[in-house]
Amino acid sequence: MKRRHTEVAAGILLRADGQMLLTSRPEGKPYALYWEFPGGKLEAGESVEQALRRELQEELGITIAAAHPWQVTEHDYPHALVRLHWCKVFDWQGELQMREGQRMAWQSWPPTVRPLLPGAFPVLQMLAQERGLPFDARALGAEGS
Ligand SMILES: Nc1nc2c([nH]c(=O)n2[C@H]2C[C@H](O)[C@@H](COP(=O)(O)OP(=O)(O)OP(=O)(O)O)O2)c(=O)[nH]1
Repeated sequence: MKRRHTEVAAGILLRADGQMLLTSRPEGKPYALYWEFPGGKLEAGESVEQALRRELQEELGITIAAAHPWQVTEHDYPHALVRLHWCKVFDWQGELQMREGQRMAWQSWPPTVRPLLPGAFPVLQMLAQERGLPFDARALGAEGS
């Protein structure tokens, strides 16, 4: 039987200086403590933007302005086949609060936090490409590269 996709909204929060926000996954979830872009699964009837707005409010305590849809990628994990809807976010209101006990890090290129969630590698590559920067998956800790 064909596996169904789990739809996920993920936010690339970008500061004016170009740094991007990465957060660590809370304990108790698959890939706990891995670093990722903040976001989460769409709930029934939600659009990507609505899900992202809800997740970033729940997880980070911020209210985002526009979410700019940017890329869609997929990753096949043992626990789920996920489709990641990546949105860039340039504006938000409120102070960042790690409401689920995550860690946060503003990162320039290349990101230095480890380990990085495998499903984030394709979009990291796209971000590097967009900036005209070299992308070395092995240096970022990608397995099998
Ligand atoms: N947020 C986020 N999820 C990612 C990234 N890369 C990646 O493969 N994923 C995957 C991991 C998970 O299988 C899925 C996100 O689901 P999740 O479990 O974090 O979502 P959620 O917050 O809605 O969790 P829950 O309601 O089930 O507790 O997407 C990423 O960079 N950010």
